[in-house]
Amino acid sequence: MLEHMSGLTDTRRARRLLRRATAGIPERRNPITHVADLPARAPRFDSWPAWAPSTVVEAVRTSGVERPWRHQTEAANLAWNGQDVVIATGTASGKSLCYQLPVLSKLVSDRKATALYLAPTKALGADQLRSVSSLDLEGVRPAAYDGDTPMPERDWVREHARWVFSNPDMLHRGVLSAHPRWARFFRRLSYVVVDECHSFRGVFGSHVALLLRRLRRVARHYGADPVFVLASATTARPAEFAERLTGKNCSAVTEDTSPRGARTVALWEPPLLEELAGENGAPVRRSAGAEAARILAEFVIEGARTLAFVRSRRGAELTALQAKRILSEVDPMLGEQVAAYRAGFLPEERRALERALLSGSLLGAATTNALELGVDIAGLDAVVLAGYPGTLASFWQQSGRAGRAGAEALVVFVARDDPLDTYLVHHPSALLDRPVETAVLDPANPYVLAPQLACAAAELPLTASELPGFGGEAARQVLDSLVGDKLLRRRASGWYWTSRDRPQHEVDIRGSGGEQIAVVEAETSRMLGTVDSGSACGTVHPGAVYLHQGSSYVVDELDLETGLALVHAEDPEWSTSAREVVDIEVLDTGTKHHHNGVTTCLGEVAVRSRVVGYLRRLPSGEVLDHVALDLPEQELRTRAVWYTISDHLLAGRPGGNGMSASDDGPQGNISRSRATPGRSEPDHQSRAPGGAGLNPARIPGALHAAEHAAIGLLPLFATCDRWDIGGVSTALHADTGEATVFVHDGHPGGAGFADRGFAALVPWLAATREAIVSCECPAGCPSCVQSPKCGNGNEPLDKAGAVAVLDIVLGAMDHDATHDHGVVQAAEVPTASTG
Ligand SMILES: Nc1ncnc2c1ncn2[C@@H]1O[C@H](COP(=O)(O)OP(=O)(O)OP(=O)(O)O)[C@@H](O)[C@H]1O
Repeated sequence: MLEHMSGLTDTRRARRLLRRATAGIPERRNPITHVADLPARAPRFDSWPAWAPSTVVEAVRTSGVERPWRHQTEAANLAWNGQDVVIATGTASGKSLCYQLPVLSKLVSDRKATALYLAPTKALGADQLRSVSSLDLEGVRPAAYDGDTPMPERDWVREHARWVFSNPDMLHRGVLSAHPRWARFFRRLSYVVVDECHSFRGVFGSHVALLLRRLRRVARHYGADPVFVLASATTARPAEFAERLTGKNCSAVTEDTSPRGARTVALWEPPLLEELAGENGAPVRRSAGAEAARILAEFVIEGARTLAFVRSRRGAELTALQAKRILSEVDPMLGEQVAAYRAGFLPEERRALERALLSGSLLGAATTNALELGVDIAGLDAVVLAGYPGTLASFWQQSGRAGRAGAEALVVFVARDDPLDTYLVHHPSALLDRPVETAVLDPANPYVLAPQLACAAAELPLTASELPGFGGEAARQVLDSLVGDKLLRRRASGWYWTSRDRPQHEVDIRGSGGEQIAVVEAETSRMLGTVDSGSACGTVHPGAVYLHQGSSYVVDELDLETGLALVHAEDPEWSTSAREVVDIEVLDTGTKHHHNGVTTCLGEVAVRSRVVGYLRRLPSGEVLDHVALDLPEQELRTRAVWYTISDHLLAGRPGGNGMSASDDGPQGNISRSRATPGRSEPDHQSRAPGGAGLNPARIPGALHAAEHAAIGLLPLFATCDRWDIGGVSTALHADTGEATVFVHDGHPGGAGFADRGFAALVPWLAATREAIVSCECPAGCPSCVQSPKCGNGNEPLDKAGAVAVLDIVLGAMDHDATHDHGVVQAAEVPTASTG
């Protein structure tokens, strides 16, 4: 099969694949919105550093690396010379060698030195351990210390291992909490490696940042000051991020000198289906998973080795299954050439699959995004991404699996039914020309700081001189409240933990800080997993379909009192999505900007929500029914960004923006624009602030639609997932006294997303408007203003009204910028009433 393609020139190969995928589709329904060619890059080599012992160099050479690339020696030299360093280069650019070289050299030349490796997932840690163990260097004694390490082995690791492969969870619960037992290890701790550090973001990232500060102070206690080596996908400002994560000044190595094959990237928007109706009769697009299955099958027929990334485990399995079905109809043997590749596979199974894909004995696989970190596959002929993976870092990480040196490869990005995906396929430069985003984390979040400081004090009493490392004044305030709660005691020498119990066991660094609900299979009493109590009503309510490692369960009972959700194994053909009613209260308006009838704010809010039912939806998007539920109210205190609009602006006559929403129906003046490369950002700059011309009946739908689309687009500016944030809109809010649209963080205390949105308000809202205008549907669909998690069943929604609202806000802000109105801080204006 592979020979099919080998005789062709490189460019023809990718183009031919693309033609194959679109064969038979009439031109007016052509799903391809953009094609870009990314050039190849030749490698630049260096010689082995003189400081590296010959045994280490020989072992690495025997493993297949003849000479290092330049960025590898640059990073290794910095680390060897004691400089903390972050390597932020592309997929498969040999980041492992950057840290292996200095760490192994140290362990070989100083027989007492130790090192720690941390990865976000156990699977990745296991892969790296295997790679180091296979070098078989005498005396290095690498070993895993994670949740899977058997008890008897744990003693051995503590006493003898010199390079410990672990993860933040284990460092938190199993190592720092019992540091005296690790005294030998800490005393000579020379290096800490933090792999795939860009994935430490949001609340989890904030926890890890404080955990690394705890690690450093415990190491200091034993007289060690380890050098940090961080590996990251390409991100913007990696040094700044690494410093926020570690609290240390890090040098960044960003120039990638590894070779790369040329790549063609095609953006693909599935067509609207005429025969199906979704929520409230909205049109439905063919699902990205189904489209990916078809593309995968076509590529396999062409003999191209292809990996399809799909958002969910179930989706990955469905995509593989669908591709198999299509292929079996062509030739039963071809069906065997495709497999699903998912979390839960044993490492050996994954290795076998990876080898089969690389050798071409297997041609296609569908996998979840979750596996993107542990995949050791590069040089494929094609990659299909079904849905935007959430960050540009992930987008490039996944597309980077395609392309060997000297051979062109194809990447196809298939948009899901979602405003962000819609925006991206119509604005290729937002995907292809933008610098990769910096991960967002906020170590000053009091909801993270409080449990972390309690853990730190339990490990070693905290002294005043250590506070700057934990955020200074913010830390002092949190410590005062911990003292007030009698969890800590203040003495002249510092803050002391008062209890005999270890706080580490109560602190979940992956959750949002609250209680956890255990998901248990009733028949076997097997615990499948946990969910945050804050999100339990939305994810494990009675009747919810719950997915665990590729298997499907249905929830029978949710008991919030005892923290239990009971489930049974069942694989229905529908998925479920909760419906809730939400109310929001302004607690504190931190920052407030006035712009001529529009006010933009950032501050603290209380979000009260109650799940009232759920929708059952088929994979096609078709809605089966709505089932009512009666569950208690939940409260979330968090950060939000919001804007308010005065009545006269909403109802007044439109300004000269050419996008007015007429009163004669929601269709208004929406037109769809097919983006062309290099198309500039929307020209809201030219708009004068006029009125939206909305009659009062349309205002709730207009605000609601603008809110949904804004939530969909925030991930482009705040490195979050749409599910990490929420929103509320209302034509008259009790606290602001005006029509208001809120977008809030989904975690207690916030994770920095609302703050990011506020900082990027104009480009964010401009992109939101563009996403709505780009969608060809007449009156709103999931690609623009419908939301998969809307508490109100996506009612009311007014697509044209949303554009009018956004024009008003952007126009006012822009007008304000050119007319220099001042910024009013909260202290100068009365804060909103909380009554
Ligand atoms: N100097 C080199 N010359 C040739 N091959 C190399 C060199 N350095 C590393 N490699 C190979 O490149 C592949 C990718 O290396 P590695 O897994 O370290 O990359 P990475 O940057 O960590 O990738 P990812 O983006 O997946 O995290 C491995 O198979 C490795 O053996």
